[in-house]
Amino acid sequence: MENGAAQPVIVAIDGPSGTGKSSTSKAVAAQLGLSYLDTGAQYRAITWWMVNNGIDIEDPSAVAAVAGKPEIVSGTDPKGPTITVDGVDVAVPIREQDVTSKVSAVSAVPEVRARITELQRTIASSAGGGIVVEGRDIGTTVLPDADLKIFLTASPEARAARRSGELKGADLHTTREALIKRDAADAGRKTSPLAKAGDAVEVDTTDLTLQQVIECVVTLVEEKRAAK
Ligand SMILES: Nc1ncnc2c1ncn2[C@@H]1O[C@H](COP(=O)(O)OP(=O)(O)O)[C@@H](O)[C@H]1O
Ligand SMILES: Nc1ccn([C@@H]2O[C@H](COP(=O)(O)OP(=O)(O)O)[C@@H](O)[C@H]2O)c(=O)n1
Repeated sequence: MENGAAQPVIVAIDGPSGTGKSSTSKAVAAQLGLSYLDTGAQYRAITWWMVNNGIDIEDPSAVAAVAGKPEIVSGTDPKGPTITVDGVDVAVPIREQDVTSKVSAVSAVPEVRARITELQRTIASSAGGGIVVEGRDIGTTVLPDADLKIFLTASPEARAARRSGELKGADLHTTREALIKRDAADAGRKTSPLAKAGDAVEVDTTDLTLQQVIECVVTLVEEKRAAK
């Protein structure tokens, strides 16, 4: 690294639900002074808009026809990320069960993915100091030239336990089944499915604390920055 200045770096973090993508990405970005983009929140936001506007999400052509309508804006400060749809703060309603159960169907529609992918690339290219972008297809499709790609994994049991902890006492078995179903839909769709990029570093977080995962990723980013 020349002159000791931190180099802008683009980091892609992908993986299934509950592997720690959001918590890790936010903490790494905050620690290293990078921007942060939660692409799952964008797919949840467009799903929320579809539900609110009475679109039949089981009909891909109905979803495709209106995919360009909602204006989705993501705030990329890792210490306070925001998400709005047509100016409405949707940070809370996009986490509700109804949206969670419908998001895989909406995000499988190619017109939705094209729209959101373009938005993600614009955000990443305008993040001057670098950015951590987390999702399912960031390393494979959205940012194939990212400086560093991480693929987080964890056992379904560990992921379900983490999620039901968040959902305050939600039944572990039901949470596990819902999570496995969503992963299968995300990994099985035709357009940019959930997948590990060939050049991604895989980190199994099953037996690691969140702090250990954060430290591991920070070290990998610093190595990449130093080599730039
Ligand atoms: N390594 C870990 N060990 C224990 N809990 C974790 C770990 N990583 C994340 N968590 C917790 O699991 C939950 C899901 O993490 P999150 O970052 O939202 O995952 P993802 O974005 O991959 O769905 C959060 O409550 C988070 O604090
Ligand atoms: N890059 C991405 C990110 C999310 N998604 C979709 O958005 C959904 C919600 O993503 P999320 O990251 O909020 O999911 P959680 O694992 O945090 O619950 C996923 O289940 C996918 O259907 C996607 O298709 N591509």
